[in-house]
Amino acid sequence: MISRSQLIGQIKQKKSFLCVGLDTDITRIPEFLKSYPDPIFEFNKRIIDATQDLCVSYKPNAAFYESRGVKGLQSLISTWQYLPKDTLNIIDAKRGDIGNTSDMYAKAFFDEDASGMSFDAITITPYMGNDSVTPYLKYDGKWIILLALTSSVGSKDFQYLETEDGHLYETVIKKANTWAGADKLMFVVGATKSTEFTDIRKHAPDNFLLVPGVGAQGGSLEDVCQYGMTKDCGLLVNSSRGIIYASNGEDFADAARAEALKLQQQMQVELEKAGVI
Ligand SMILES: O=c1ccn([C@@H]2O[C@H](COP(=O)(O)O)[C@@H](O)[C@H]2O)c(=O)[nH]1
Repeated sequence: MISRSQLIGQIKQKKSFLCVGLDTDITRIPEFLKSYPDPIFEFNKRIIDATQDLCVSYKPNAAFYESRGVKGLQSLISTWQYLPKDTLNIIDAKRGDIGNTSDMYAKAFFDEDASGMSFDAITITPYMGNDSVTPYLKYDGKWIILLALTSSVGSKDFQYLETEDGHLYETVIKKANTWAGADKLMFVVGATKSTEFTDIRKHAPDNFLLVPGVGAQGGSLEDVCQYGMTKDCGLLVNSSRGIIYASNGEDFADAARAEALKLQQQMQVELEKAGVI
C-alpha cells in the first residue's frame, strides 16, 4: 500500500515520476529466457532489478498475462510478489461492470487471500458509472485510476463529445471527483493529449494523472509537464515498450535501464523547473 504522501516522498527522493510498464509479450522477449520455467516472470524480474531505483511505479498490463491463461496468471502473481513494496504497483486491467461483478474484479486484483495478488491501484473504465466503481473504493489504501482522456486515436469517438462541462472527458473527471478524493482517485490522460492538460487541471487540480503515450506512441514528456505538472508533481508518466524492449539481446536489462535513466534525467529537470524538488 502506498499513500499519496508516500508517493510524493518517493518522487522527491528518486527525482522521478516514471512508471515502467510491464507489457511483457512472449514473442518479444530474448530467446535465451525461454528455457526458464517462467520466462515472462524471469524477464520482469530482471527489468525490475534494473530499473527500481529510477522509477516510482510499475504497471503490468493484464492483457499480456491473461492472454496466456493459467501460465500467464501465474507469471502475474509471481511478478506481483516480486514488485518492490515501496513503488506504486498498478494493474492496468481497464475493468468496468455492474456492482457484484466489480466486487469480483476488486477481489481478483486487491485481495491477496482470494487471488494471490494485491495491487495498489487498478485502471477502470468510467462509463458504467458510480455503482461500477464503488466496489473498489471499499478497499482501504487502494487507488482507482479512471480512464478520462486516452492516448488512442479512437479517443475522439466519444471522449470529446460536447457536454455542459466542455467535453465528456471533463464530465467524467468532475463527476468522479464527487465519488472519491485525490488520495484514492487518479485519472488516465494520454501524453498525446498534452494541450488538453490545462482544461483537465481545472477539474482535477490535485489528482495524480497516469500518463501513458511517451516513447512508442510519440507523446512529449516536456509538453505533459508544462501543462500538467502541479506543486506535488501530480504525474506518473508511463513507458512500456520504449523501456522493456530497448534490446532483445542478452543486454536487454541494461538497455532497459539506459532508457529508464534517460527518462528519469529528463524528469529531474522538469521537477526542478516546476520547483517540486
Ligand atoms: O490511454 C491509454 C491508456 C492505457 N494505455 C496503456 O499504457 C501502455 C502504453 O504502452 P507503450 O508501449 O509505452 O506505448 C499500454 O499498456 C497501454 O495499454 C495507453 O497506451 N493509453
